[in-house]
Amino acid sequence: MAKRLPLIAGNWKMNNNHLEAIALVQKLAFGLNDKDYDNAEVVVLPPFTDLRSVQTLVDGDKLKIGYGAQDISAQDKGAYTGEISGAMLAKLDCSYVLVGHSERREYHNEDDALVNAKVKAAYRHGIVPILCVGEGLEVRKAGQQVEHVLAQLDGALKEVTAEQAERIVVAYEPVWAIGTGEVATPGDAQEVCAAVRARLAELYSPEVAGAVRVLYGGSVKGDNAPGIMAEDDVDGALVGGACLKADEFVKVIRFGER
Ligand SMILES: O=C[C@H](O)COP(=O)(O)O
Repeated sequence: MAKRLPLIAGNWKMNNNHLEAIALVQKLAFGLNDKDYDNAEVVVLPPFTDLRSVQTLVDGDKLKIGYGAQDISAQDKGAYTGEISGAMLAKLDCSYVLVGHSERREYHNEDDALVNAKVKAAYRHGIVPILCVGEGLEVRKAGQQVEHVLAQLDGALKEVTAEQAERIVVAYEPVWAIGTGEVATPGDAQEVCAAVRARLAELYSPEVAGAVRVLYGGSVKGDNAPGIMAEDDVDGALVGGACLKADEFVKVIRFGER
């Protein structure tokens, strides 16, 4: 089975205006070399208002950095004030879109049915969803993390075909580890990422499960990335705070060298 190319995705969340976006991507590109791009796919996920600037920079300077959005509407067009459609993101050449991030689930009441509709919207427009799943602290304390994450996965993948599913990226982000400095142990990450892969094998096939990249996210930094990424079923990272500084993000991207 072909080895999965690690994916290191930086979720900027609600940080950086379009001018700051250009400066950050330029600095990131300056810090990376061909070997880095051979070892990992590098993606940034800026706010919507930055996407056109990032597209222009990536195209103009022929950068090998990919980009995508942090959310997508479940609808394709119409009277949905404030929403951004998959068609609009596709027109900006977005390769990826985050779906079901825990901050969307918490602050915007996104449930599994809406997450499922957004996953399908992404596929309708040729954009790869980065599906976020993860348990809160209470669920973790009760030892129910695997059941919780698999239920989110099942809900998000309703009516998603095998052909679509083999392109998905799943990001396991324990909510208690996001932005807290409280990183999961490599063993914690491996337990859930392996369970996600096993469920994909049950829902689809071993081939689909073997193709899907499963990321870990939650307080990933340059110094803890190597240990987490050494786990068999962890194929990269979804990075928040540490991606806002180009130097630190480069360290995460170089996880294999430490
Ligand atoms: O999308 C990224 C995650 O929410 C992780 O954020 P963090 O690295 O700041 O903990």
